[in-house]
Amino acid sequence: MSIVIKQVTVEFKNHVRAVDQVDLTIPRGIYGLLGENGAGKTTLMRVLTTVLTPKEGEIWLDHIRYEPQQYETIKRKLGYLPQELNLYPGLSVRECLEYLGELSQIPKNICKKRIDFYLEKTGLLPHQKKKMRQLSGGMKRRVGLIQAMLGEPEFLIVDEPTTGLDPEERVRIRNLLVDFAKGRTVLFSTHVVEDIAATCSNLAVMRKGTFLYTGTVQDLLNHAKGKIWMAAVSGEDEARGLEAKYHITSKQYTEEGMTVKMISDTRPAVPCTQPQITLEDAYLYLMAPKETL
Ligand SMILES: Nc1ncnc2c1ncn2[C@@H]1O[C@H](COP(=O)(O)OP(=O)(O)OP(=O)(O)O)[C@@H](O)[C@H]1O
Repeated sequence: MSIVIKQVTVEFKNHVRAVDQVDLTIPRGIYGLLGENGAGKTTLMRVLTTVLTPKEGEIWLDHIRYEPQQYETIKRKLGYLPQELNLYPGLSVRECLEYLGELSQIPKNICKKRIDFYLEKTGLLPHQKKKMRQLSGGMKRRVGLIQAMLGEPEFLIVDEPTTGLDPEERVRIRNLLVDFAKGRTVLFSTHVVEDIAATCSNLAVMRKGTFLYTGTVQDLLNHAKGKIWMAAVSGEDEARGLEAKYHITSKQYTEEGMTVKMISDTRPAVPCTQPQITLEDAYLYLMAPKETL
């Protein structure tokens, strides 16, 4: 149960190449898609959900090749949470989900059970009677996620599902995605490195329409081994001195002065230690211009 992407290019009418000759295999489980604004994540997801047709390249979903005559079959296997979704403002949360279930031809009794289950799992049960237009951004996002899961598809593609969620809800949604991914394939895009660290064992990092990295979280962490440094400095002046020479990723005031985290291929010329590497460190190391290291 995998998605295979070969040499896919997407070019818009204005000649922007949002995705440029990418290859990727997305295996079963939960797969993270990470990247800065405009990297091409949404465009790639729109191609995978048949909303966009690539200019070049081939894609297979469970060995079904993407071509117009297969789009209906492919869509039946997919659930999709787009980046922007405005669902029936005049309907209540429950009415909206029931209606979407009906459109997807999910039998009524099964649909009702699933709605109860996912409303509970997403913390929306107390809000089920609210009109969609009365929901906060984070609540709308969660209803959007339920609509994507309602058909219990084999493949789930979720574009920034945790945007606008408070920390508790973020954790709840991440756990729900991990549970949902058992025996399925979930592609999960985000800007938040922590989301990937908490859910995925595989990820792809996108920049300017191509992949800077594809592989395991562990290998990405290994790439940054020996490149992350911590130094205690007396204050802002000393920190600025380091900033002029090194790529600083965080500064924190302490009782004694400041602690500075740096990325550098070589040991900085100040007393420093090597902290436990986080996925954020590894991501920043990957994204850092090599001449600054
Ligand atoms: N319909 C369109 N027409 C022209 N250019 C587009 C269109 N949609 C996206 N782009 C461009 O394609 C590139 C990739 O955009 P995309 O939305 O896929 O990035 P993203 O990684 O999802 O970004 P973000 O994290 O900000 O959502 C950007 O340069 C964007 O401006």
